[in-house]
Amino acid sequence: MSSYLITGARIVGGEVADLLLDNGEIVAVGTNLEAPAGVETIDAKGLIALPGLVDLHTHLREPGREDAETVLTGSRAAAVGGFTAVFAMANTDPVADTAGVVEQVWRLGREGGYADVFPIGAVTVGRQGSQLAELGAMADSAARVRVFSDDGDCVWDAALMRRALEYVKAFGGVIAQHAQEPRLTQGAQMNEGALSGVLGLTGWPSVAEEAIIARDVLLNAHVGSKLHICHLSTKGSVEIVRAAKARGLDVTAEVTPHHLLLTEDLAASYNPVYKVNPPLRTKEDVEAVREGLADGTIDIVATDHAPHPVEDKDCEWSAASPGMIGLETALSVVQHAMVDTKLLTWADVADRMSNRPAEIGQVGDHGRPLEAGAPANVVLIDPAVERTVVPAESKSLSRNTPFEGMTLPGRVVATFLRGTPTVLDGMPAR
Ligand SMILES: NC(=O)N[C@@H](CC(=O)O)C(=O)O
Ligand SMILES: [Zn+2]
Ligand SMILES: [Zn+2]
Repeated sequence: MSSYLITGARIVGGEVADLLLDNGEIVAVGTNLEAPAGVETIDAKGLIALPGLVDLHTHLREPGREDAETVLTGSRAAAVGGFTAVFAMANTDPVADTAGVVEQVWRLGREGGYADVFPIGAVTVGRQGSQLAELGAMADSAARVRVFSDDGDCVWDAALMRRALEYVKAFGGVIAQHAQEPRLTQGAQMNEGALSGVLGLTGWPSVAEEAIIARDVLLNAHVGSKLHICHLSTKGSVEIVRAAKARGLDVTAEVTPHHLLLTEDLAASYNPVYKVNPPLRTKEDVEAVREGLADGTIDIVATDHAPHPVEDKDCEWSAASPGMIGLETALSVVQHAMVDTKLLTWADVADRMSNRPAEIGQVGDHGRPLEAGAPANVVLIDPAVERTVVPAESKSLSRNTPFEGMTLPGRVVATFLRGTPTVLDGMPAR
């Protein structure tokens, strides 16, 4: 294993210091550190060092849709985006609802070596919403699953949701809900409002998200378990979670980069690259989720990286699959929407994109402060450069980025996973 001396980085955006990485750990942080023999030096003047990013919500598509993404390609894209850990959603084919499937995904991540891949287990068998999956067996497996979700679909049955929340208490697991009331969103295509009427696309009303979040907050209060809200997107949802936290309830929430930046007007192009669940909302909603992320109501940013091959996107809006890729642009979007607007500091970004997601996902080797003794999961970013998003440059197998052509700030220069570079000079290191 190689050793690295990173010199002159601004640690989490603050003081300038050197970092010595050896044997998979950060062995020293300080000024004017000497490079022992055989250590490679990386000049990080002007760069910011953050703890390796952690994505609690990624779709890697393997097994089943290896034409859209694989564990290897998705985790490579994650590394390029500055991530050292990703949580892989369960809506694969077969569904990740048994110990066997989650162990397979976990092992593929280890073999790839680009990021630690932590599988999320399905809540219900086949994500069909009728019978609890083997949550305990997945928790006890080599993959040590702690996060469970039927993402892609809502656990809409209140009795089943209650049972799931109760069941995971035994091992401190968390249920991550895709909050979408199915009856209120039948055939839904975009945010419900004046614009959906004009465009003639069936509306996906805010209340369909908020009604489930409110219900689940109450269920969780009753049961005393852990609830996490996936891709929260409306002003009303922020208010419900804020009230829940004020009551001291164990509820956490995430927002995606696209919901922090993009609005429903993009649907007027009828370009399905802007079709996503939950849909892009209004300017007022974007302001509310930014504020919620800034004041801690929303705990984390999670990408909901949802790769789709051209044939599933290059079609009429209503026939297209919902979802957008986001691993490689997440940090730039957050810099643009939250840091450059002074809503978050870089230390806050480390909290929302590394420390807190690692805590919610219960993976202790990630999201640690950059201190001696911590695992050497580190990302170096250059906040001063700008780049234009070019889909063909993506390391994902899919190209469905909604940020095509946009000029965004910041670039990931290097990523280290347990001291081994996964990215150098902005490119995969292997
Ligand atoms: N977000 C999406 O629009 N799509 C996701 C599923 C999901 O996150 O709900 C997908 O798997 O493609
Ligand atoms: Zn979802
Ligand atoms: Zn998702």
